[in-house]
Amino acid sequence: MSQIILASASPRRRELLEQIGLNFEVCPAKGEEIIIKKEPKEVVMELAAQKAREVASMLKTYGDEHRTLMTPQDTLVIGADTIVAAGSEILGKPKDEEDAFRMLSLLSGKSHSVYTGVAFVFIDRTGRAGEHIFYEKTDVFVRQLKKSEILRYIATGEPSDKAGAYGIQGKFAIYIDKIDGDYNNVVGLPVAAIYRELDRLGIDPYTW
Ligand SMILES: Cc1cn([C@H]2C[C@H](O)[C@@H](COP(=O)(O)OP(=O)(O)OP(=O)(O)O)O2)c(=O)[nH]c1=O
Repeated sequence: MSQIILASASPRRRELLEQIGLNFEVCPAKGEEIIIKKEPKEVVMELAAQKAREVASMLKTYGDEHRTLMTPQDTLVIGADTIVAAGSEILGKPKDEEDAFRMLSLLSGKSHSVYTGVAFVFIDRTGRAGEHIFYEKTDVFVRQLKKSEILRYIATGEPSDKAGAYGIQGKFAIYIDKIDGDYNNVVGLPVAAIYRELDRLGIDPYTW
């Protein structure tokens, strides 16, 4: 017996894991995200690891009321974090509409990079843990946006819970000229890289 736990509250991440047909439980991490690193790839890998480790640490302390998260099983916890890197700026989720306007103005008429870090934390039935952390980068080319277009997009409410204040899968799609890299990575979970890395580790997530 083994189990996969997605350490995320993001509906997009859940949908992407469902899309590829994995059996998994969802248990979001609640802790504060503490950024200490500077490089985008270091930031997303660190934050993904914090989320996966937080959920993994709960496995040992959970009581009977959370039976689904009890071991003894081999457990794989998956954490992820997405940010947008535009020039020297790192953009997370906007604080408010003003912040969303600032971010979208910054992205207008140029390309930026979306980084998603992914952390696997493995715990075997004897309680031993192991980690594997990596990231994926996708370049996104945004058309020149008029002020009225940015304001109209903000009024849709889509920016609020998304890194860089936009969702490629939503109404912002009309402003994206092209991307270079994995689309799913921009949405929040690079499922091809996840499968590739598990394969490299000798793990088949469908039979594991
Ligand atoms: C750039 C971009 C980001 N996003 C989303 C993906 C992430 O959910 C979010 C970035 O925030 P994250 O902090 O990576 O994730 P989250 O808080 O939504 O979920 P959790 O920490 O529980 O896993 O932005 C899109 O949905 N579309 C996009 O085009």
